[in-house]
Amino acid sequence: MATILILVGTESGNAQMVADALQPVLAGAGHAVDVTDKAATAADLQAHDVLLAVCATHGSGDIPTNILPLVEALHRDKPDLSGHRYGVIALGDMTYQDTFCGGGKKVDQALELCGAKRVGDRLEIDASEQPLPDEEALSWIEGWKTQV
Ligand SMILES: Cc1cc2nc3c(=O)[nH]c(=O)nc-3n(C[C@H](O)[C@H](O)[C@H](O)COP(=O)(O)O)c2cc1C
Repeated sequence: MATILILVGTESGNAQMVADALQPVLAGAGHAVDVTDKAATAADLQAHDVLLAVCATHGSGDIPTNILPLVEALHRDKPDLSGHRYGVIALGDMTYQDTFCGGGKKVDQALELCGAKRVGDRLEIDASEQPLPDEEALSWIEGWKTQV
């Protein structure tokens, strides 16, 4: 059993909806799961074994403002997360082309910078093709949850 912190980066609620759908699935697999859309601190991250970032993209490939302080702190302070595993679900829209899923990609890079090890491939959900991001995430989590 792992202690999992789901980090939500959202402006308009889709990423929160995905996180809320995944929480009971991971809990049902025996993990202790917290979900936060607040600016988590390095101490919050250290208190969990596994991190799952569920992050939208806004502006032009930008990180949602609610999770920006965490990502800035990871770059600035580089807390040692080498004992941590993580996954990333990036929400975006292919009509933005060059900046597709930029927010989730940036969170992925920041966690890797701190030494955390990603489990599985990043899931990138395209809102122009997939109006129900929670359904795609629920399918992806079936494989991910067996690896953490
Ligand atoms: C103003 C605005 C800018 C956006 N910019 C991007 C972008 O640069 N790249 C991208 O892949 N998606 C972009 N998106 C799409 C969102 O990431 C996508 O709709 C996502 O599902 C929103 O999630 P949220 O409701 O959790 O904020 C943008 C959406 C809006 C409304």
